[in-house]
Amino acid sequence: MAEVGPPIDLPIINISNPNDPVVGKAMIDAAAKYGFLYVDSRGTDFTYEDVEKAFGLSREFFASPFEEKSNYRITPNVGAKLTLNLLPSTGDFKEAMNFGEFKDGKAQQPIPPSLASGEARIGHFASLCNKTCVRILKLLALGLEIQNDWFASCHDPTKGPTGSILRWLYYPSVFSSATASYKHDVDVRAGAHSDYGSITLLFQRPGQPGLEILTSEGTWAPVPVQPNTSSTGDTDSADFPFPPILVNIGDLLSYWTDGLLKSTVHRVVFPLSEQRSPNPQDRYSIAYFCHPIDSTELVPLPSKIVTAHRERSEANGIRDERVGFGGGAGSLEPGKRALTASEHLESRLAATYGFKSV
Ligand SMILES: O=C(O)CCC(=O)C(=O)O
Ligand SMILES: [Fe+2]
Repeated sequence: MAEVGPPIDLPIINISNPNDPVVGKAMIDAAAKYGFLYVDSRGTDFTYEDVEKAFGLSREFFASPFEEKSNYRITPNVGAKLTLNLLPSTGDFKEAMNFGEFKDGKAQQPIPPSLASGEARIGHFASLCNKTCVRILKLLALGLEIQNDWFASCHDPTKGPTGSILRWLYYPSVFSSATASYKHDVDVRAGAHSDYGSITLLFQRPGQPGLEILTSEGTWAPVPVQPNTSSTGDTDSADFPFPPILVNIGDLLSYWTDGLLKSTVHRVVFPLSEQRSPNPQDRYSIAYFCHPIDSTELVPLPSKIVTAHRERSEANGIRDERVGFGGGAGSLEPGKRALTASEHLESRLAATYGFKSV
């Protein structure tokens, strides 16, 4: 079993200028090295209130009666467009509520009555998430030296359906009766996995740690909710309206860049600090899984940086099986049709189905 090492020190990137090539390069460096980075919460369109209210709604929802929530349980054959995952049946010690796309502030799926009054707010939050992802995708394109709307234009939900999902997550604390039967030192709250889409945004709460990423050395590294900001200059975490947004690269973007950008395996645990704490807290997080429009063809990227990476990996005989299927978009044989985004997602779901739903 992989060991847990020291916390990871990820860069905090300010995305307020989506046209700054220096920021684009910094983003590519972090995405290629760790597959994870923080986005400075001061350079986004989210206000303190947007994030507070979103967590408020989530907390209220998970506190609602089990019978009410269970009407929105995930059913096996709805693929990516899932709704609710409930304790204790999932194997992991968590509950999750998924929202598919919103249209004009309206969810395209049944919404529990307790959330009806919050529907427009949740839709607004999802649209801010998409906007933020588009900004990040522009910076990644800049860093890869391709046209800056290369990714952005195929992640525009007004042009067609996408697989994007907003997910609320709730992980009861080690003190909760819901987790009483689990061995807190060995069991996990969410098993090791990588995300399927292009990029994921993760919002976390102060004092509610638990995320770990698998490093290239094969050890688990805890990801602090409030990173050590001293390395970024004269600021400290009190200057952030809310903790930085954690961003990670998903399988699809890794496939599209022939593995240059890493889709890093991660999990959620009961951290030791929490197990020893006299006052362990429940963990709430909000994830936004950004996917391209379903029909997007994953054709090779016209990026010299990706081509050079591919040639280097081939010369070294490196093939990372985790990054996707068939090696990556650049291995498309002449005359063959490229995979579409929805085919890529289906193949990922099929490969892991029955093992884990992320
Ligand atoms: O809650 C978290 O920290 C991570 C959740 C996650 O990785 C996922 O839902 O894919
Ligand atoms: Fe994940």
